[in-house]
Amino acid sequence: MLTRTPADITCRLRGQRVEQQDLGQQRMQRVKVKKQNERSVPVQTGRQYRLSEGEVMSFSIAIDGPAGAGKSTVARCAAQKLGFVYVDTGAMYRTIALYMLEHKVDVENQNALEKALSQIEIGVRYQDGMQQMLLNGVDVSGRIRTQEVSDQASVTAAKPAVREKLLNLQRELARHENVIMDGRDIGTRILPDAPLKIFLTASSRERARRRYAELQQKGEVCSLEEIQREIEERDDRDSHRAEAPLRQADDAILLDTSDLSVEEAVDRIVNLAETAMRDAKRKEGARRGIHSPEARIQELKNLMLREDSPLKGQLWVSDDGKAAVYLAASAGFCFGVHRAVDTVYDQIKEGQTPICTYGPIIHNEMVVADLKQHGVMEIDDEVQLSGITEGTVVIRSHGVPQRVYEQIKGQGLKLIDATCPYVKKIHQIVKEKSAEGFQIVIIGNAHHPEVEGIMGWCSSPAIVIGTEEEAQKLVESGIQKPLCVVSQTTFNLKKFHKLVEIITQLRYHESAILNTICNATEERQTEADAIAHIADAMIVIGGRNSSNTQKLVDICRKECESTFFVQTFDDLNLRLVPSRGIVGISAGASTPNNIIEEVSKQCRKTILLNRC
Ligand SMILES: Nc1ncnc2c1ncn2[C@@H]1O[C@H](COP(=O)(O)OP(=O)(O)OP(=O)(O)O)[C@@H](O)[C@H]1O
Ligand SMILES: Nc1ccn([C@H]2C[C@H](O)[C@@H](COP(=O)(O)O)O2)c(=O)n1
Ligand code: SF4
Repeated sequence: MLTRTPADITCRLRGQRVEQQDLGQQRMQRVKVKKQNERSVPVQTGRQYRLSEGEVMSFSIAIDGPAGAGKSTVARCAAQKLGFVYVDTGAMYRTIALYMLEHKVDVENQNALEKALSQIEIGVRYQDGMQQMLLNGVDVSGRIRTQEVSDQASVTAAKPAVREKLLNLQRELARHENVIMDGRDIGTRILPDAPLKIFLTASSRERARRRYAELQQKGEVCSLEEIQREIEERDDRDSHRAEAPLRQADDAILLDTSDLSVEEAVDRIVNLAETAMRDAKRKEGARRGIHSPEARIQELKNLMLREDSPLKGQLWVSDDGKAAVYLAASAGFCFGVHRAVDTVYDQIKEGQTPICTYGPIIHNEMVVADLKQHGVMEIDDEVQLSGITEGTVVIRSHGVPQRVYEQIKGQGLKLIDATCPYVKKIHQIVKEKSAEGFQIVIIGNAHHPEVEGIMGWCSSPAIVIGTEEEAQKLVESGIQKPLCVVSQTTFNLKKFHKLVEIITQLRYHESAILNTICNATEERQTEADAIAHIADAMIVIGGRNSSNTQKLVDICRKECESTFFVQTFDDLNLRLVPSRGIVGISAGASTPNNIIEEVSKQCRKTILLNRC
């Protein structure tokens, strides 16, 4: 749980001394670090991560990566969303570099460097969430953003004395605040124990394009090639210096923003942070013994009140407060499935006959059986399709290979395309990228119809990987072509990140990594993950063949051992469901509402009302 205060904070560092002011409340809280190793007195700024009422702990997120990857932009927005303090450590190195430039200090001369450092007081001030840099009391936030300072900063930052000077200030900030700190060595050196580390990157071309656009906006004349060359030189200096080189920490998550919008990158980070905070909180809760059902139900209520919580469902609590049922808001038909099912029923209403669907319209036996009763036939493959001579063929939300469209049209049949737009977008991507010479890699299940459909839009054979071993094999194959990686829309988000991390050992700068997991899936998985985290039992409802439901089950099982996978209420043995604590309910994208409602109603009746 986060708390937000409007407090602005100022930290100054001179020699070994750090001060912290809470300007928002017009009072000073000082932390004096007289000697390097002396511990500071913690300050309460109200920004710590709240465990439960009265219990707080700070939480740090380390973001490292090369210049122009989007670290500061994305970290600032994510910090705002999470209510964290954003710490831009690059600005601190830039401030020192500015001093060296303005005072013409030869930084290669150790004596001159140390003398200059002793004359520098670095101040960090936060106003309205923006970090401002003070150099000997003067605000230099604007002056540190020139190309000259950028170049000097990467030289100055390589000096051990400079890094040593900033180390304390950076660690002090993280000790007292929930921070998102970005730089080059945050995950590897400054905050090696940060519970969430992200290595944010993008191709050097894309980073150069971003800088170019920035400079053009400022009216500065520049060449894209020149900027790219400078960026690559800085990358080289930052990653090859002896002192704290830029490197992805072993436990950092790689996030390539080349093909992401700022909003998408921010959302990913916020989601990762939510999950990591829950993990930290659970571990801490277990350590402190928050075990009673009442405490956990109260905890769930608190979580649901949070504006940015993924837990947007309904909660019913028994009169004695010891049992609760939570129904996920994201349970049931997604937009794509709704659209596909409605499309078929519309065709029935219009009196179209005969109607066929290419494959079952959704992976749910009850829905398919109902459509069959209305005379809708199912075609399983291209051979069966070739036997159809008249009527309408509805392409289901999973999509089909391009050649199936041609076959339907070639046979003179009416084609109704209910492919989900999210899937259609992947078809376009792989079509374009494979034509450009990229090797398409699909993260997903090779035998799932959606993946088979995507493969059928590539102009050269795609590689499908679904496990860490398969990702590793791909890396070992030493494939030379640039990769374009997409995912099945319903793939497990965490697993996707894991596989991307492995694949990108190959040549991440030349790859296009596109997380094409759809929003509906991401929301459903995030909510299921969050509720399973706190629940005593989880019930996941969905068709036996539904891969997105199966993934939900996997996600829930990781968090909650007592996870039950049921098709309908008849499959559920309520005697196995605990009568105290929290029971969570989620359902796959192809589960009709009436089935979810039945399970939810029966659970409430048995668990909440029949309690003795
Ligand atoms: N995901 C993104 N998509 C598009 N543009 C982005 C994205 N992220 C950042 N940008 C743009 O790229 C530019 C550089 O981003 P930013 O300054 O945040 O990078 P940085 O990693 O902090 O770089 P540096 O380390 O040099 O300070 C900004 O103009 C920003 O708006
Ligand atoms: N933790 C850090 C932060 C930055 N640097 C270096 C790398 C850059 O060359 C320079 C300026 O950083 P930017 O504002 O571009 O992020 O400072 C570093 O070495 N360690
Ligand atoms: S799960 Fe996502 S991609 Fe699949 S049909 Fe639903 S909205 Fe479309």
